[in-house]
Amino acid sequence: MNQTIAFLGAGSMAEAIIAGMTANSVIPAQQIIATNNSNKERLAELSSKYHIQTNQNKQEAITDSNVIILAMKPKDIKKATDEIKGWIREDQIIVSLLAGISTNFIESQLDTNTPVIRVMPNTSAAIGLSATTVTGGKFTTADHLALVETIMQSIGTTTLIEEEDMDAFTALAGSSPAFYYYMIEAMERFVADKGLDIDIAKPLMIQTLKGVAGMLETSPDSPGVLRQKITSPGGTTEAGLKTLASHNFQHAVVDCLNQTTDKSAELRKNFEK
Ligand SMILES: NC(=O)C1=CN([C@@H]2O[C@H](COP(=O)(O)OP(=O)(O)OC[C@H]3O[C@@H](n4cnc5c(N)ncnc54)[C@H](O)[C@@H]3O)[C@@H](O)[C@H]2O)C=CC1
Ligand SMILES: O=C(O)[C@@H]1CCC=N1
Repeated sequence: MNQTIAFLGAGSMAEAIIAGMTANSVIPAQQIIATNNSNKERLAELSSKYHIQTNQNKQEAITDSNVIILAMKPKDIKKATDEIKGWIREDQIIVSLLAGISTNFIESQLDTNTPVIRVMPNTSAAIGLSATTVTGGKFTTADHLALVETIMQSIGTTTLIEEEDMDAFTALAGSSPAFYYYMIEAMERFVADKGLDIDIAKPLMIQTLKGVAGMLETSPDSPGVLRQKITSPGGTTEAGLKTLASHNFQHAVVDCLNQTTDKSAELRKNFEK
């Protein structure tokens, strides 16, 4: 692909995307430029790990790129747009990874009608398995969206959504890897408590998860039916599920996703000023 992509912010999500992008040949590493506020060591680390370009001069990094990926925290968006607006051109595309922050706000902070596309990847981008949602702002054409989807497909799947649904999909696909990891952490606690060998247990947990993902993907059965097929009356699974129900497990999960969604909206309220 003949695009040069600048990352403004070189933290965990930028690295996950860079790792995914450079692992396949869709975007040559030399067409990726990372820049941040001042952490030279971090840029050197990314350059040595992924053979990408880095530039501490943000203006140069932006001027030399067609696609500018905003990869700072939501709280830093105003400062970032104030800093870069003089350098942004209308032939470029701004891609924002920021939770909560709307395309409308970013557009309003720029002096140009540059297209702004909001995406929500997850850290599985690092292994090419992100489930990235994508939504365009008011200056975005179908061609802009297609280009950004192609770029993001280098790190996994992309799904076009309405921007009003972005907060909920941030919960369901951006933050949710953390929720799955949290459950696995609890299983690791059980492994330790039982004195089981983690080297035996971990591959079993991973294979089980892969099997669950595969069944969800290929089986015509709903998750509820798949669960019932495991649950013999009076058996082991039933005993486990009863315990989860007694702890209001499903309520906890729905509440967790609601709180995550609400936080995304709150970030917008707090930092779009
Ligand atoms: N970590 C995750 O799983 C996901 C994160 N995101 C979004 O990605 C964004 C970045 O998140 P993380 O990488 O986790 O944060 P992070 O804190 O690891 O990285 C942010 C980086 O941006 C830099 N930065 C701040 N202002 C800047 C500016 N004006 N110019 C250049 N660099 C600047 C900071 O120095 C820092 O290195 C956030 O907005 C978050 O909502 C989206 C999807 C998933
Ligand atoms: O926790 C956060 O705010 C970011 C957004 C989605 C995943 N991590």
